[in-house]
Amino acid sequence: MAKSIDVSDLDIYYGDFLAVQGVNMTIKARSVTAFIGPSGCGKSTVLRSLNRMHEVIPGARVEGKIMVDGQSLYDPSIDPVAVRRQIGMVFQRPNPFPTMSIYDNVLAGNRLNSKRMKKAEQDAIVEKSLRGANLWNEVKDRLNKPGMGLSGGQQQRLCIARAIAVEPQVLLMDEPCSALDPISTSAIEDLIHELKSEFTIVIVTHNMQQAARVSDDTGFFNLKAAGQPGQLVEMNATKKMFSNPDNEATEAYISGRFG
Ligand SMILES: Nc1ncnc2c1ncn2[C@@H]1O[C@H](COP(=O)(O)OP(=O)(O)OP(=O)(O)O)[C@@H](O)[C@H]1O
Repeated sequence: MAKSIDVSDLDIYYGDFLAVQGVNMTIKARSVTAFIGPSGCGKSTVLRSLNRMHEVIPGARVEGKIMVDGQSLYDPSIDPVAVRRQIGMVFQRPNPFPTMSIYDNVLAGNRLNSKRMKKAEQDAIVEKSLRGANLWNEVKDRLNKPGMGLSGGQQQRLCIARAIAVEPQVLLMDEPCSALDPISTSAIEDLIHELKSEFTIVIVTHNMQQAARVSDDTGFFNLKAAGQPGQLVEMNATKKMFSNPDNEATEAYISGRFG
């Protein structure tokens, strides 16, 4: 079930370094939220804090609150591994498991998670996930071939299939198209559009046209000043952000005057 995320007064540190300060935002369920902003302003850092990936870096920590459908993500009773299962992540470079077949790549997360599954159940998950990732027709006759034998765009869709196979509540995407050609990018953008009927999606992108095309809401991050932490400058409906933003810095960034 797709979930909403409420972030309040979020500060994110790498050791003593305060990378991002004072983020407040709401990410709506069953919608696409894009994070944009110049390099180094903390988009990926905020994204990783949303499924507790940030804390795998030694010394990294967060302060503030992240609530996922009313449940505190950083509550001491919450198991971070369980969080990463429910809030999936797709990375910049497609990263299928190199020695595994297409079939086994899709099931990798399910196998880590759970009990033994019957073959028919596994087949059903593989087909549903590959269909969900718009890859089924291209690979259905070679499911036992290595995932690495696919094109870059197909590999990224395979990674999306792997992420959705465990039926996460939220899908985080960190520049998922930056290593892809325009045709594969367009396939992933179509897919994002379809997936939002089931999942809450957050995407970091450097491509403003992409943010405008795929997202319902956009958050613009920027550094407070050189050497200062990143902050969320403005978050609004994407249409408004790209036509009539509230903040001057958003306007300047979107119109290409900096960044
Ligand atoms: N593992 C890390 N250890 C220490 N500092 C880090 C680490 N990762 C990121 N940072 C710092 O945190 C700040 C925010 O980085 P982050 O990667 O989140 O920015 P970004 O907006 O996603 O940038 P880009 O668009 O270039 O990917 C930067 O100052 C960066 O140097």
